[in-house]
Amino acid sequence: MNLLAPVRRDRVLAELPQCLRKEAALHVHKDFHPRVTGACQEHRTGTVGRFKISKVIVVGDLSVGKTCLINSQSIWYPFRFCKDTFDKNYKATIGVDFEMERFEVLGVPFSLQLWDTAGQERFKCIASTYYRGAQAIIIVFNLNDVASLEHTKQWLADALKENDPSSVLLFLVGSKKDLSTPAQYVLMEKDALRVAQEMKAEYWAVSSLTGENVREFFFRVAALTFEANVLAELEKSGVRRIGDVVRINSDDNNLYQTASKKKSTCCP
Ligand SMILES: Nc1nc2c(ncn2[C@@H]2O[C@H](COP(=O)(O)OP(=O)(O)OP(=O)(O)O)[C@@H](O)[C@H]2O)c(=O)[nH]1
Ligand SMILES: [Mg+2]
Repeated sequence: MNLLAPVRRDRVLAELPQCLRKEAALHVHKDFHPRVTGACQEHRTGTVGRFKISKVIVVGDLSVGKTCLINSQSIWYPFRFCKDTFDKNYKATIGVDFEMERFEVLGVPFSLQLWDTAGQERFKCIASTYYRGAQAIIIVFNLNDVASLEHTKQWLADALKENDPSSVLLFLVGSKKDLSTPAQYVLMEKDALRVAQEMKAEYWAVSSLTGENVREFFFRVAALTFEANVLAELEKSGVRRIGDVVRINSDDNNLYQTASKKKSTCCP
C-alpha cells in the first residue's frame, strides 16, 4: 500500500537531465543507461522506488551558500514553505539539518534526503557524524572566493572517510554566480573545472539568488543517483542477460570511466 501522495508533475523525470560542462561530468550520455530504462519498464528496480531513500550530503566552507541552495525557491516553490524573497541574512547552520525531496524517475518514485551540514569549524565534528551512508556528496564553494575552492579537497577527504569512494557520486558546485562578472567567472571556472576533474566530480555553477541552474542541478543529482542505484541493484541481484557485453574504457565520451570508482556506475 502506498501511503504517500503522488509526486508533483514538475518532479517527474522522463528524460536524463544533461550536464553543465562536458569537461567535468560524471557522464555525458544523452539518455539513461539502457539497462536502467529496461529495468524500469519491466518493474525490476528492486528496493529502489519502494523502500530506498538516497542520502545526499552537502558540505563546504561556512557561508558559501549551502542552506540557500537547498532551500532555493526556484526549485522547491510551491512544494514546501519558502520565503517570498531571498534571505540575505546569514544564519549559520548549527550541526545539520535535512530535507526530504520526492521525485519520479522513469515512472519510479525516488526520494532524496538532503543533509545540509554546518561549515563552521566549531560545528564540524557534529556535522561529520552524519556523513556516513551517503550516495552522493555535494561540495559547495563560493565562485567569488578562491580559498573556498581550495578547501573543497579537504571537505571531500573528510566526507570520504565515512563513505565508500568507489560508489559515491560527487558534485562540485560553485555558488553565488550572480556576484561574478563574466570575466571573473571565466577565470574561476577554469580552476573549478580542474579541481572537479581531479576529484572526479561533476561541476555545476549556480545562483540561489536568481535561481540560475538550481533546478537543473538538483534534477541531475536525482537522475544520476537514481541511475547508479538501479545499476547497483541490478548488479546485486545478478540480473545479467546472456549475451550482455561489459565494455571497459572504450568510450571517449565518458570522462571518468577509467577511474576505479566507476565500477558500479551509471555509464553505459
Ligand atoms: N548574492 C548571493 N548571495 C547568496 C547566495 N547564496 C547564499 N547567499 C548568501 O550567503 C550567505 C550565506 O548563505 P548560507 O546558505 O547560510 O551559507 P551556508 O553555506 O549554509 O553557511 P553555514 O551554514 O555556516 O555553513 C547568506 O547571507 C546568503 O544570503 C547566492 O546565490 N547569491
Ligand atoms: Mg547553512
